[in-house]
Amino acid sequence: MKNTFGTSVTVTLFGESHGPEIGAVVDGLAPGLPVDEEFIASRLTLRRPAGRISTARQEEDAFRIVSGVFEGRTTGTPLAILIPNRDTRSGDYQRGPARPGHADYTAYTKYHGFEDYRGGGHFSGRITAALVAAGAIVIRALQGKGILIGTHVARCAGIDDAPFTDLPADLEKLNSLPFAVLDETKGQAMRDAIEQAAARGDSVGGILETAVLGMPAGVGEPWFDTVEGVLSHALFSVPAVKGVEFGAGFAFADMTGSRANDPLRMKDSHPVTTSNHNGGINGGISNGMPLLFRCVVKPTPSISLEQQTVNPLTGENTVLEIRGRHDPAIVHRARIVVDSVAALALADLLALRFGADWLASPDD
Ligand SMILES: Cc1cc2nc3c(=O)[nH]c(=O)nc-3n(C[C@H](O)[C@H](O)[C@H](O)COP(=O)(O)O)c2cc1C
Ligand SMILES: C=C(O[C@@H]1CC(C(=O)O)=C[C@@H](OP(=O)(O)O)[C@H]1O)C(=O)O
Repeated sequence: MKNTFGTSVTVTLFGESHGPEIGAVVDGLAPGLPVDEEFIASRLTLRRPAGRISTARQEEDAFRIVSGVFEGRTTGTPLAILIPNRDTRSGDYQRGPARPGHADYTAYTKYHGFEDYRGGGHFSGRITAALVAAGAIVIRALQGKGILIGTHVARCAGIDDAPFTDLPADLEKLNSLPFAVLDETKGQAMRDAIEQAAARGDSVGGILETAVLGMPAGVGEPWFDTVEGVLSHALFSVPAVKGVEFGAGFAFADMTGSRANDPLRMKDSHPVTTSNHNGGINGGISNGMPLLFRCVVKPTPSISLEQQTVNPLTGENTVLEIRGRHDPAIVHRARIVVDSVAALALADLLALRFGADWLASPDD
């Protein structure tokens, strides 16, 4: 029953949606990494719900770092971040009827009724605030090594955003936007569709597309700890992520080899590829081109329409009408979480390849 990810750089999550605090412990970080609390706060702001397209729960996310940082830099010992929960309304929840699509029934079977069911408990999207705070420290460190990460809402409620065309400028733009789209007219249409779904008591899903620039070639292990494998492991820990694809992904099914292969050419004494259908990874190892991947995020399970379910306590069928505060879409909030878990996973792979201290070392 563990809640820890990683081999060299690890992250452990703890807390429940309506408990006093949530948090993360990051271990294995290089000593000497700058810890910029303003940057952490700005990343938490990008995750925080805002407006009618998100849950009405309002949290300040007044985080505290209680271990592993001294005079603004990591010490190399476990770094612990705490974030208080304040705006809890536990009366919205009752032990019993399982919300379809949420983890209520599976949590009950695993924890035998001892689970904290309020607000989704340990399975709540709320816990991702701790992942974002932890990820912010690593994202800053990766930036110091020239590695940039950014994600856009590539699709929401059937509306497509424009594709990446101008990297790295696209990433810089996305990382400052509260609703991360490349084409703002599409963004407005997505927000309208989310509001319309909410008005119907329903919810919508979408797709997130991420690019990682500056990833050195030669990172990853050939069989089990492939870049795809380690990244997917991290990405599937984000609640509501139900699929991950790299490069052309499932579109490979309809391509020919001559189209799917990425031709290699020399540029400034380095091999590069002139297309990137393989998403910057061959044989599980980074090839130095941008890492490209997409995650599908399902519609929020807690909807206010009437639903059929069971009450595991009584073994009876029942009908459920969920009252309370919920995100009518998750995809726009999850993008910052995806960046954060990707950064943690890549920091782990980089530490395995170059040693834990590499992230804090001056550029070669
Ligand atoms: C940022 C974020 C916010 C979320 N908000 C909600 C929410 O308001 N209501 C809800 O039912 N699920 C929400 N979820 C999704 C549930 O946590 C998730 O569906 C549930 O834990 C079951 O996990 P699964 O969908 O991966 O199977 C959210 C997820 C994330 C990442
Ligand atoms: C608080 C957040 O989202 C929560 C995620 C969530 C769930 O079931 O995942 C249920 C709701 O909790 P509550 O009923 O306490 O308002 C959301 O508000 C957040 O993401 O910050």
